[in-house]
Amino acid sequence: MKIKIGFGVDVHQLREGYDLFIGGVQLDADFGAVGHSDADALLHAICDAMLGALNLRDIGFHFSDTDPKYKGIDSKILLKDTYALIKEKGFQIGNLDCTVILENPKVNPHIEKMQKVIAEILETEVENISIKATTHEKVDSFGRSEAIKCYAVCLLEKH
Ligand SMILES: Nc1ccn([C@@H]2O[C@H](COP(=O)(O)O)[C@@H](O)[C@H]2O)c(=O)n1
Ligand SMILES: C[C@@]1(CO)OP(=O)(O)OP(=O)(O)OC[C@H]1O
Repeated sequence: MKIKIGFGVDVHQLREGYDLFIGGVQLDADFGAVGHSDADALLHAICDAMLGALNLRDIGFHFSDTDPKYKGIDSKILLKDTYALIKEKGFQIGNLDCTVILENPKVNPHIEKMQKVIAEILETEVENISIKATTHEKVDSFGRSEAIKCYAVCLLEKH
């Protein structure tokens, strides 16, 4: 078996008047994430981790943030398309480990739903999708809820 590891990180500004999508799930908040797509920082970090594992550049290389085709796009579609590139190379998901940095709202109540959504798209078991959350202890822009940051590490396997 061949294994490959990848790492991804993504940041989006938070602002009133936008929706907040994390891991393919919409959270209730009086602010949301700003982006060319639906600005789902967790799904973007996961895409980058998967692409990085196979040295396939990054999400912006495949889905340009200046292309009108991707304006407001549901990032679940980008995750599905990224997974197709990985499958094309003969790989499947070993496991993912992710961390969401967000001052509020709480992510924990939504993690099971996020795991289900992501596992279904990536054709893997929910046990292979780890999602954790932490605040930024009120420190800097993340601590002032001005931005969200997500990290993802991904192991890919080829049997
Ligand atoms: N947006 C968030 C942030 C944190 N959590 C959960 O709360 C725990 C405590 O947060 P700390 O920043 O003090 O580590 C954390 O371990 C998470 O379980 C959350 O659900 N949503
Ligand atoms: C997702 C894309 C494309 O719509 O745009 P954004 O939503 O701005 O997200 P980002 O992570 O900044 O860049 C990646 C782009 O491919």
